[in-house]
Order: sequence, then C-alpha cells, then structure tokens
Amino acid sequence: MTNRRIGVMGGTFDPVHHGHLVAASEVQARFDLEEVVFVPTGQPWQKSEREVSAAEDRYLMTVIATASNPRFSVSRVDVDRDGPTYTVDTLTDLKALHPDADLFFITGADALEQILSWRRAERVFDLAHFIGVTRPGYELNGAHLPPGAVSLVEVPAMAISSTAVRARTAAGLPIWYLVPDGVVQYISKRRLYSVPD
Ligand SMILES: Nc1ncnc2c1ncn2[C@@H]1O[C@H](COP(=O)(O)OP(=O)(O)OP(=O)(O)O)[C@@H](O)[C@H]1O
Ligand SMILES: O=C(O)c1ccc[n+]([C@@H]2O[C@H](COP(=O)([O-])O)[C@@H](O)[C@H]2O)c1
Repeated sequence: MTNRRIGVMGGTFDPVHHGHLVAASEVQARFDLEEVVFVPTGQPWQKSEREVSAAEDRYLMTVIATASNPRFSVSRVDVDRDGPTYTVDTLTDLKALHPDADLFFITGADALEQILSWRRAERVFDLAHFIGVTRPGYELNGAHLPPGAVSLVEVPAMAISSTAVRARTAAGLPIWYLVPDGVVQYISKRRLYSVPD
C-alpha cells in the first residue's frame, strides 16, 4: 500500500494572500497530494524585528481563505504550542497525527534560501520532502541543500507579499484581489494593519 501524500504550507500568513494559495494549489496538483495543510506560525522567531498580528487572527484569516477548497485544511499545531515556532516541531507533530503519510513541505524561494538557519535544519529533511516554489523577485536555488531533499517547482507568478498588503491597508489603498474577499472583510472588521489614529 502506498503512503498518503500530505502537503504542508507553513507561514506567518499576516495576512494569507493569493501568492500562498496559488503556490499550494499548484503543488497539490503537480504532486498529487491528498491535501495541503496550512500551518500558521505561533511565534515566528525570524520575524521578531516587527510586531506580528495575534496568532488567532492569522489562524482565522487562513481558515477563511482556504474554506472553499476541499483539499485545503488548517492546523493549529504551531498556534497552540508555546514558544517560538520551529518547523522541526511542526513536522514532528504532523507526523504523529498522520503516521501513515509522506509529508511535503512547501516553501517559497525566499524561505528556501534561509533553511540552513532554521533550528535543527538537518533533521527537517528526514521528516519531509521539501518543495521550493518560484516567487517573483527571488532566485529559486536548492544547491545549498542535501541532495534529493528538495524539488523545485515553477508556480504561476504572483507578485504579492503580506508586507505589501499591510502597507496598502495602512495607506488606505485597496487590497481586493490580492487576498480573498473574506480576508479583506476580516481585516476591515478587526481593523488590522491600520495606522493608529
Ligand atoms: N507570492 C508568493 N509566491 C510564492 N510563494 C510565496 C509568496 N508569498 C509567500 N510565499 C511563501 O509562503 C510562505 C509563507 O510566507 P509568509 O507568510 O512569510 O508571507 P510573506 O508574503 O513572505 O510575508 P511578509 O511579507 O510578511 O514577510 C513562505 O514559504 C514564502 O516563501
Ligand atoms: O524552524 C525554524 O527555525 C524556522 C525559521 C523560520 C521560518 N520557519 C518556517 O518557515 C515557514 C515560513 O516562515 P515565514 O517566517 O517566512 O512566514 C513557516 O512555516 C515557519 O515556521 C522555520
């Protein structure tokens, strides 16, 4: 019997945008994944130079954004774990929940560049196969990673970042069509990213 194939899309998702969703959808189809689990970070220790929105808001926006896709789901493993979020813990927890599954961890070209700075980087490659995806403005390169540990995939180019969505919101510019409609409405309802008055 072949193992189940589960994709894992980790991110701070502050907020989740169409770049994340397109990347996950493309990898799901190309790698014939049963599902892609989005995993919002609890405390993203490499983003500590800025104030990150509450984990519960980022989690709920990710639920809203993925709700219409039957192959997408959202996990709370990182949100519910105390302390900084490390992918080695994310993958260990997901492996315990799905012992019969092969895990495929999806990362954009920028995150892939940084992997060797992650906690216990050598161990993460034992827990999942990595899939590096193209992202406008970054070069996709896996040469620094162990042989066979990563596959590189071209995905439709979406020049969107959460940073730009936050900046546009603060400047009063529209974010429609950069993030799902429900996420636009959630940001407005919760007054996220607005300049304090
Ligand atoms: N437009 C995009 N195309 C492809 N991959 C992306 C894109 N945006 C983000 N990713 C990938 O999604 C994962 C989660 O990204 P993250 O939540 O940090 O979003 P971000 O847009 O990079 O956020 P920020 O601007 O706040 O740094 C990372 O692996 C990142 O490389
Ligand atoms: O394990 C680590 O040390 C580590 C350091 C930085 C980022 N990550 C993971 O990489 C994914 C993308 O992170 P980010 O910060 O770009 O949103 C997310 O799942 C993070 O938990 C993991």
